[in-house]
Amino acid sequence: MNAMKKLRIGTRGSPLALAQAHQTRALLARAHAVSEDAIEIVPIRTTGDMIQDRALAQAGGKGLFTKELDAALIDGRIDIAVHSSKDLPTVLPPELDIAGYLPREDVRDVLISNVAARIADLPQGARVGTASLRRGAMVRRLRPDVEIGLLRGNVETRLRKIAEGEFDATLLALAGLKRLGLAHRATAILETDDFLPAVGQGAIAITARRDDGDVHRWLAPILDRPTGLALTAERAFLRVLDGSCRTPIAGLARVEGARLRFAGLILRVDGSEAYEVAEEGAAEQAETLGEMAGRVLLARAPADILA
Ligand SMILES: NCc1[nH]cc(CCC(=O)O)c1CC(=O)O
Repeated sequence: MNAMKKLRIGTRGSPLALAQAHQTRALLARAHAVSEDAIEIVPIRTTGDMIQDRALAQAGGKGLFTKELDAALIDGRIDIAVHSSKDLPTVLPPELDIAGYLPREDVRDVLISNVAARIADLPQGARVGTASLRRGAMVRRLRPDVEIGLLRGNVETRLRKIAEGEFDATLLALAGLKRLGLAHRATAILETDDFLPAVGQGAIAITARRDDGDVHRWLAPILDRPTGLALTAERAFLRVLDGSCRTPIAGLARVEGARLRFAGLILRVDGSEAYEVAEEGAAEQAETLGEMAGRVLLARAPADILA
């Protein structure tokens, strides 16, 4: 980066996306001892932001939150884009790459409810709202009697709808609540052994033009290698499964020192069946471990779950 040029950060305009972009800007400003004014935040509306009435799976799924940001990067209107890794498709346009990830936030989901302190305490036949097939299937796996309904909108909207009693409960990522200063709104934190998060949950990914060496060098000091290895495994897992966006899939890699442990799960939408995999190995083999896990589930699960 030369000192004259202002770095432009592209982001979605939701409060959570903006919080993530501001966090990225603050980390960059600190790492390079420059003023935050030297870095511009450019909000960009994505297709996913405009669709509020349907489950995203029905709206066409992958890339809905990223297409417009990708185009802005390729056109040179922005220099980097900040994403929730969870919303990033497994394949990017060839001009772009994931430069890296910020240190991962808490990966866990939380229960939000005014009527029960735990999933097990929900009343018989309770109505749980979510737009996530994974969360719906996981809840049904634990509580086959509950009904799943569609609850969309940004984090604040979903919290409000629970407060207003539209549903008895919902599930959200603790990471998002923390970034919005709303962690106190969590009713219960769900441990990953019981409730495996989505691939990428809690991780912020930064994309850039593949050939933009200056930007990649500028980002390097704020990027986190263990998070990068974990996400390499998780995204390899997802790529191998190549599930339709109608397949509930969960996956989590943990990197401790030189080791990586991966757990993956696919479910039937109604939670009636679940297929699990666990892999462990050298963190350097992240990609291979994720792919192996994906292939195990391809062999283990009935084909119609992934179709
Ligand atoms: N699909 C929306 C979305 N994308 C990322 C997060 C949470 C933040 C994260 O996982 O890093 C959320 C909200 C939620 O699932 O509660």
